[in-house]
Amino acid sequence: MIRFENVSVTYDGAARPTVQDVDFTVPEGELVLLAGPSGVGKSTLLGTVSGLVPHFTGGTLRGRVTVAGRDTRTHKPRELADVVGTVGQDPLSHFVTDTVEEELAYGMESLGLPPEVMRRRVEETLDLLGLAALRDRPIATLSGGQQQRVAIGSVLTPHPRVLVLDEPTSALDPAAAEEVLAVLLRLVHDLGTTVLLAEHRLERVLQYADQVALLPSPGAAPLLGAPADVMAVSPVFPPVVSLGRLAGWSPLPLTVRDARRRAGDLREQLEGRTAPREPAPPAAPPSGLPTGLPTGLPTGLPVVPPAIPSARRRFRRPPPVPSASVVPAEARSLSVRRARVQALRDVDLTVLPGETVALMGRNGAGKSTLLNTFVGLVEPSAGTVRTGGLVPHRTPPRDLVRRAGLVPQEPRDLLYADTVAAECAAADRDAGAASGTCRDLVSDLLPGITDDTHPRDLSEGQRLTLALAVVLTARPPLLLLDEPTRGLDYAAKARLVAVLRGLASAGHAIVLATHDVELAAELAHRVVLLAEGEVIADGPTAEVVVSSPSFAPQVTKILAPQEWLTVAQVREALREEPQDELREELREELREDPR
Ligand SMILES: Nc1ncnc2c1ncn2[C@@H]1O[C@H](COP(=O)(O)OP(=O)(O)OP(=O)(O)O)[C@@H](O)[C@H]1O
Ligand SMILES: Nc1ncnc2c1ncn2[C@@H]1O[C@H](COP(=O)(O)OP(=O)(O)OP(=O)(O)O)[C@@H](O)[C@H]1O
Repeated sequence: MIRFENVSVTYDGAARPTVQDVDFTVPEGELVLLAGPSGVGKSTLLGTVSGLVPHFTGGTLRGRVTVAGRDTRTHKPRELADVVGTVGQDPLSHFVTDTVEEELAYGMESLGLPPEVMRRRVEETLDLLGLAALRDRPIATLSGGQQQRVAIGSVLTPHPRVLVLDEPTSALDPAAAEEVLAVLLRLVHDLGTTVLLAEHRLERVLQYADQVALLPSPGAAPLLGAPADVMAVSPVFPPVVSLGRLAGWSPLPLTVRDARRRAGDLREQLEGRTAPREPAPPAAPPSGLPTGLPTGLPTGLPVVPPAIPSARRRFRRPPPVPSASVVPAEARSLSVRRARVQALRDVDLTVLPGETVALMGRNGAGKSTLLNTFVGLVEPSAGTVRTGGLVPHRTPPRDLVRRAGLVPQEPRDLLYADTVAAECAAADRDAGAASGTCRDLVSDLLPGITDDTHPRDLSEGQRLTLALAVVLTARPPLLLLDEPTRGLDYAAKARLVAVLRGLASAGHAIVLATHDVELAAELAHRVVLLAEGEVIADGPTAEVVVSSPSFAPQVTKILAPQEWLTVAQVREALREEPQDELREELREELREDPR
């Protein structure tokens, strides 16, 4: 149904092709997963199917891409619209109307479908994607995940024969992601729809793919095959595969269920061993303590240097290490109304220096709203909020940036220069950091981003990396990250985790709003769960996620009832002798030599 014939794409001004030697077919009625590291060319390849590359992006396409027999170079994107439905990485750029219902109907209107068919399909899609309650809402007022669902819904309603989806679950909560994938699977199985889908969170999609097309590195030819075969050699793989590789399981398991069946021996080996923990987070402050006054806490602020060596050494003046006496973030009985929506209700939250908190919860639960209140972008309708002891919405931005930095859900909002180099130079200047600090951070997090690229032309993961580096350069006492792993491959995520752990060890407070359960498991000391604007759980990560089928990471599900969160913990524990065995050996030795 989709045929790539010796395809290569070279963007204008680029020294070499971004993708080349692409030659494979996606058969009708199959779901093919396009995988590969950040910036390797996945979106570029998807763009050649919808015709956006090169019609809108510029550059040169060699070879031939055909969809249902139509050559995408000689057919404009609108001439392909009746066969191909496309959802890009940025839903906002995709919308053409104002409200949810209009957007769902738009594609069908352009194809001239009869009104009664349109009505029926809009209602069906509202139900399928859980959008009924939002049908009259202006799209601009929706949360990130709600917008992503509308974008997906709007390409489903015309019933295209081919769907091309770029990270379609990146902003979705775990349950919503499963729902969307179930809908896609139904279309593939029942209607013979062909789906080509790029995704970084392989743990979410691998089990649904008929085949995986792997782009292993920039410019390298893709490898197409059965998911387990490709995963055996892939540089990107989900935790279930990582655990399978560690345990030497063959064939590699792709699902939690497969892995659980194989995990008996591993569970036995792990029996009696305990998960090595990160340094304990700071203790809670005494209640009733006024914000901004010395607390005497946290008692055990670790003094480990942060894991951004090259960047850190080159600061001209000492970085603004937060004073342990100021609470970086505090909300008391905080409520926020946004138009007619009660986005937060009676939220109490204190984040201490050195603490990493993951805000989790369904799409629309209020996570971004809470982050935004800490930088004064949204004002409370009741209750109080303090950032480093200041009232954020009454503090001039130049003072607030010394207390807190936010990487927004849409990283583009933070970038305004026209090259990566200029953006980094401005970040160094604004933060008073040594020249090169931001650029080193960019390279440390995600190698391969070139200085002269326009931020607009960066891949999703590259753009997020740049925004993260800009904020991390300022090293604010409070770091607020809204969905900080969209577009990032596993290696880039691991490097981000190392940088953030380093900052937390140096006393920075970090709050991340995320749907990435694997990230929360790796990084967070504490998880705060929001539902409909209220805090419904707040506790140590292991306690909150282990008991939740939605928020438990893969390793937890595989090894339950033992309480492991990450492959790294398991690897570490397997290296250690279990306490019982050690004791037994000691006893043996004592028996042999009683002196
Ligand atoms: N319009 C453009 N002009 C110039 N270069 C571009 C353009 N679009 C993408 N690129 C470059 O092409 C490379 C591949 O980008 P692409 O978005 O296809 O990667 P990706 O695999 O989808 O990345 P991610 O996983 O981060 O979404 C990147 O280095 C990017 O900077
Ligand atoms: N400008 C606005 N006007 C009206 N309602 C809004 C506005 N912005 C957000 N909302 C609503 O407030 C609620 C909370 O939104 P928020 O963006 O904080 O959710 P979230 O938990 O970050 O969601 P997601 O996981 O999808 O990013 C949602 O119901 C959303 O539709």
